[in-house]
Amino acid sequence: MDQTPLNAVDIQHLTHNYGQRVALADLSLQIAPGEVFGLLGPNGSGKTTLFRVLSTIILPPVGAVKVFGRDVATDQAAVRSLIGVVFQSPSLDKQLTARENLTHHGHLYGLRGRDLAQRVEETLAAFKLADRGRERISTFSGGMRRRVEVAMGLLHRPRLLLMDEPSTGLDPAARIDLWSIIADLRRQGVSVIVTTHLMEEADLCDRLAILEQGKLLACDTPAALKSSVGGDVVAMTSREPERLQQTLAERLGLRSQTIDRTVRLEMPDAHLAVPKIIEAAPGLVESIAVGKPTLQDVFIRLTGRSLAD
Ligand SMILES: Nc1ncnc2c1ncn2[C@@H]1O[C@H](COP(=O)(O)OP(=O)(O)OP(=O)(O)O)[C@@H](O)[C@H]1O
Repeated sequence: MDQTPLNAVDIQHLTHNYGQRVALADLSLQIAPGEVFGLLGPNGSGKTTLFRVLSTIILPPVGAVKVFGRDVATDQAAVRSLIGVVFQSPSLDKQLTARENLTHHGHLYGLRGRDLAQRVEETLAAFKLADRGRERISTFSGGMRRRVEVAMGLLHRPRLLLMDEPSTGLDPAARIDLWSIIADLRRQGVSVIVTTHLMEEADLCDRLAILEQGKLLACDTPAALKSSVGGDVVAMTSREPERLQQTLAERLGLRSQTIDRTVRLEMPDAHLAVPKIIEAAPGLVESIAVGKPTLQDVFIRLTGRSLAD
């Protein structure tokens, strides 16, 4: 008998078009149980479409997509019970209490009676909301509302949680709380797929996929992605970035690019080159910084733009 553990997600050659527009192009990737998987991509790269396919809202016309071995095209009810979704736009009813929102959500998943009531109380307690359960959502802070959203996504005990930009609108403290919830889920073996534009969040994922225009540009651990850039990254600010780029190319043979008004280049042992750069471009460099590659550098190398765009 095959003892290979099932992938949480197994996507093979998934393509999805909206009319003439390609949203996902021959995408293949696998996600393990208990893995926290980040999706990075500029606007329109296909992240939401992928969530829609995984949550069976749209069917994949081309390719095969399985969630814990269940096919999203043919086994929709099973797939829906296996996943929880936290969408970007708030889905809570503000006029209802936290407890009522959770209870309604439980009904949608066929939960009833004492079992549901018990789960709601456990979930409220797990999310440190027990003492606020009777209050209307309209009286909650943004961070607390987010916690209720995540609690709702987990009420039916899914094995895969999809979260679309869950930190949007959260202050740093609420963001830390959210990521400690994600770390708990990982320990419980729940897989999490999260989209984010924040580098510090991407760094917390076990693996990341970088998408652009529906294509998978890279998929690896944050450390491996960063080491793929190699060497150091030199970032310079200048009032005349184009002239600086031209001067570096002509005088030192260095190829650079300007992203977000910062001139940047990759090279080994960059600290040795700093004095040469400043001498070669007198008055053109306002500030210069040398650092090890970050995920931002990986993203820029692969897409030619910054993730924050
Ligand atoms: N309902 C739709 N009809 C037509 N085109 C669509 C539709 N939904 C998405 N698209 C297009 O498909 C592509 C992928 O969009 P998608 O929403 O999946 O990207 P995204 O990565 O989630 O973007 P964002 O970061 O802005 O949320 C884009 O070109 C988008 O314009």
